[in-house]
Amino acid sequence: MLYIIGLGLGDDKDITLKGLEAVKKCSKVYMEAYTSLLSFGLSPNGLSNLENLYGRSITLADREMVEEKADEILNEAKSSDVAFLVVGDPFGLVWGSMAPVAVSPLVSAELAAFCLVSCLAVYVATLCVLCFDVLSLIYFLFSPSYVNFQYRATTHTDIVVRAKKLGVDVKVIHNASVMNAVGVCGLQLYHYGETVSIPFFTETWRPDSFYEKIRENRKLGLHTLCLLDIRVKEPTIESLCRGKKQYEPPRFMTVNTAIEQLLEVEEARGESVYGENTICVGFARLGSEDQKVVAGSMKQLLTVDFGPPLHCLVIVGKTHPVEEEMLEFYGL
Ligand SMILES: C[S@@+](CC[C@H](N)C(=O)[O-])C[C@H]1O[C@@H](n2cnc3c(N)ncnc32)[C@H](O)[C@@H]1O
Repeated sequence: MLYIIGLGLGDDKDITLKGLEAVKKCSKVYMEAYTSLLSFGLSPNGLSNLENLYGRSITLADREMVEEKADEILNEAKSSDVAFLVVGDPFGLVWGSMAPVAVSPLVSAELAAFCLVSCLAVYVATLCVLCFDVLSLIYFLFSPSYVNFQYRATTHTDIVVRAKKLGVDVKVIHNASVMNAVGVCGLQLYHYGETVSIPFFTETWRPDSFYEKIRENRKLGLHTLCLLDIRVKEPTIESLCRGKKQYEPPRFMTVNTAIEQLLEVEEARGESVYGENTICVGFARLGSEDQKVVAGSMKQLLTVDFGPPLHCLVIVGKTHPVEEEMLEFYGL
């Protein structure tokens, strides 16, 4: 049996009794590491609290492990009880949003241009390097490890589908999710439109597809939950191109950066979907003792220090008087 167990949002004690009972009877316990490292303040070696509380040793399963070794985990679950721990609720939402993935370079104009420019520079430098570079280019074009940044949503549904195809029984044990914990600010959960994810902008990669979704939500007067990028154990582009993985230091997006990026996109698109005076609610560490919730205009929230991770943001749509009354409690 594969148990997919939600851990809740705050800390190791938010597991449900049902979840704890299931963990204790499992012979192998994996923990989804993308978000858990930051939300539970863990280091890769700092799992001992959790292991003591749950009475089991835990293997951190990062994105690579889950994607490359999912079948191994599922095969174990065929013959024994295996737990897969997930921060929040297993179906609360997708794992990390932006991921470098192995795809054909032929679909990536940006990276193809990068290769061509770098090749040209090297051609000029020396004939020897030219030979090497041609070989590299051929390798990049045809190797599956060639990298493109894609907006990807890997849901826990994938694991359930794969498990079912392999004939593995699956039991899901739910818990609190960021998707419902934002309700604390008083905005009604059934007044939300499509949730968006905001990726970290880079010099050359500034995706803004969230803009259309926010526009549609706002047309309907709906609130928009913005989930903010987390980068844990992300390989650097350079190391991926060289085929030897080196990882970026972990980082998470703050409410402030999210608002800066949102305003940059509004400035570029100019459709007045939102602006500096649009009312939003910023959240940090929901479910923890020191959670922080602040309501105010985008301009006001830019000045607030929300502290350590994780953060998310709600762009407020049309409000009911009761929602307004609650928001006042969180005003600046
Ligand atoms: C991909 S979602 C993970 C959802 C999780 N499975 C759940 O059900 O809550 C991760 C994003 O949710 C937001 N988030 C998760 N936990 C949070 C928390 N405790 N406080 C504020 N935001 C949080 C952050 O923006 C983070 O990047």
